[in-house]
Amino acid sequence: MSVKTVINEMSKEQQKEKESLNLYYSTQTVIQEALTKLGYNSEMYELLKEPIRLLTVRIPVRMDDGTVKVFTGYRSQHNDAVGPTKGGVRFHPNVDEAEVKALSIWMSLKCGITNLPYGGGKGGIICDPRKMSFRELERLSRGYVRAISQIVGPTKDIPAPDVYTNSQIMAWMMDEYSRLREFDSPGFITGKPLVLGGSHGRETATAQGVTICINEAVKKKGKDLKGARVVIQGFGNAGSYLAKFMHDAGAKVVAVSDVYGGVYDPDGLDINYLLDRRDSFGTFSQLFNDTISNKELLELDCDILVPAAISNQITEENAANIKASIIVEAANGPTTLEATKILTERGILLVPDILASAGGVTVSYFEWVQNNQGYYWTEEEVMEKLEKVMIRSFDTIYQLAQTHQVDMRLAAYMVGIKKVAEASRFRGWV
Ligand SMILES: NC(=O)C1=CN([C@@H]2O[C@H](COP(=O)(O)OP(=O)(O)OC[C@H]3O[C@@H](n4cnc5c(N)ncnc54)[C@H](O)[C@@H]3O)[C@@H](O)[C@H]2O)C=CC1
Ligand SMILES: O=C(O)CCC(=O)C(=O)O
Repeated sequence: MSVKTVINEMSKEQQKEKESLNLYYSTQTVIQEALTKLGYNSEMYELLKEPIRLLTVRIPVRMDDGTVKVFTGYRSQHNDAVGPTKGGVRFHPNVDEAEVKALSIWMSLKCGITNLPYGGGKGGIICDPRKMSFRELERLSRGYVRAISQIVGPTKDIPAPDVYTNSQIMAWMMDEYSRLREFDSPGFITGKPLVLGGSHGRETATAQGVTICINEAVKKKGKDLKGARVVIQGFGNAGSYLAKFMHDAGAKVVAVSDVYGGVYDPDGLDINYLLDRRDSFGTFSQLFNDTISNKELLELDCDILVPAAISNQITEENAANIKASIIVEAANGPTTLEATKILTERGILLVPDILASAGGVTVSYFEWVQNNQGYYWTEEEVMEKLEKVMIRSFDTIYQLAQTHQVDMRLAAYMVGIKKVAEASRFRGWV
C-alpha cells in the first residue's frame, strides 16, 4: 500500500494528530538549532524542548437538555524561569495535547522577543463552541477554571483569549476565579471587557501588531502599502481588524475567508460591509454565493498574504504556488518548516508568527500591569507603547537574520529562546 493511500485512509482525527505532532517536532527542531547557534549545550535543549508542566482535565458540563457532557481540556506551562506563564485558551474541536504544548512553547518565545516578564503558557478545550448555547459555554468556562485553578493565578499563570474565545468568556473565567479565591482578581486573566479591568486596545492588539510588522516588512522590500494587494485567511479577532487597518491604510484587501471559504474581488473588497456581516465566530462567507476555497485563497495573486486562522495552512504542497512576496503570520503555526524553507529559497519575506502575532500578548501584559497598579491608561498610551515594542522586536530580528544569514523564523527563535535560557541558567536549573 502506498504512503498516499495510507494517508487517505487516515481519519480526520488521525490526520490532525499527525499535523500537531509535526508542528511540535518542528518547533523542537528550530529550538535546537537556535540554542546551538547561541552556543548552549544539550542540557539546555533537554530543559526547553518540552513544557515543564501539562495538566489534562475532564470537565463535566450540564447541557441545556439536562444531559451531562464531559469535555477534555489542557493547560500547558512551558517554562517559568522568567516569571509567571502567560497565554491564551482555545475552544476548538481540533485542540490536542501536542498542539497545546507547541502553543505554550511559542508563548515563551513571544514573551522573550517582546521582553515581557513572562514564560509561555497555553490552554485549550476540545469542543465546538459554535454548537453550544451561551449558558453551556458559561458552564464550560467556569468548569475549566475550577479544574485548572491549582496551577493558575495572577502570579502563576495568566490566561487570555485565543481561537473561539472572547472577552465574555474571559469575564466568566475571571468571575469564577474570584469566587474560588474569595477576592476580586482582575489580574488572573487578560482580554477582559473594559468594565472588568480590561485594557484599551487589547481587542485590536493582535491586528495592530501585525499591521506594524506589515509596515516594517513593506519598507524592507522597498514597496508601498498604499495600493498593495492583501489577502487575509481568517476573519475573526486577528483577521477582521487587520482587514480594517489595511483598508484604512490604503491597501487593497482583495480576499478574506473564514472556516467555510472566502470572497475575492481583484478590485478590492468592501471591508466595512463584511465587518458588519460577520458573526462572533468570524464567519460571513455563507452569506455569499460566489465563494472560493481556503486553498484557492492562499494561492491568489497578491503582494501580501496574511494567514490569520489556524495552523498548517502553508505546506510543501502549496508553498511553490504562493504568489505573495511578503507573508506575515498572524496565526500561530500557519506555515510548516518545510514550507518555510521553500518560501525563503524563493526570496519571499516571511515574518514569523512568534513576532508578527506578539501584539496580543504585549497588550495583555499592559492589561495585567494596569490591573496590578489599579491605574488605567488611555488607548493612545497603549498604542504608543505597543508600537515601540513591535518595531524594536522587528528590527532586532531582522538585523539578526541578516547578520547570521538565516531566515526570520530562526532569528526570532534565537531572540525568543535566549531570554528563557538565560533565566534558567541564572537560576541554576542548567
Ligand atoms: N486573538 C488573539 O489575541 C491572538 C490570536 N492569535 C492567533 O490568530 C489566529 C486567529 O485567532 P483569532 O482571530 O483570535 O480567532 P477567532 O476565533 O476570532 O477567528 C478565527 C477565524 O479563523 C477561521 N477559521 C477557523 N478554522 C479555520 C479553517 N480550518 N480554515 C480557515 N479558516 C478557519 C474562523 O472562521 C474565523 O474567521 C489563531 O491562530 C490564533 O492563535 C495569535 C495571537 C493572539
Ligand atoms: O494575550 C495573551 O496573553 C496571549 C495571546 C495568545 O494566546 C497568543 O499570542 O497566541
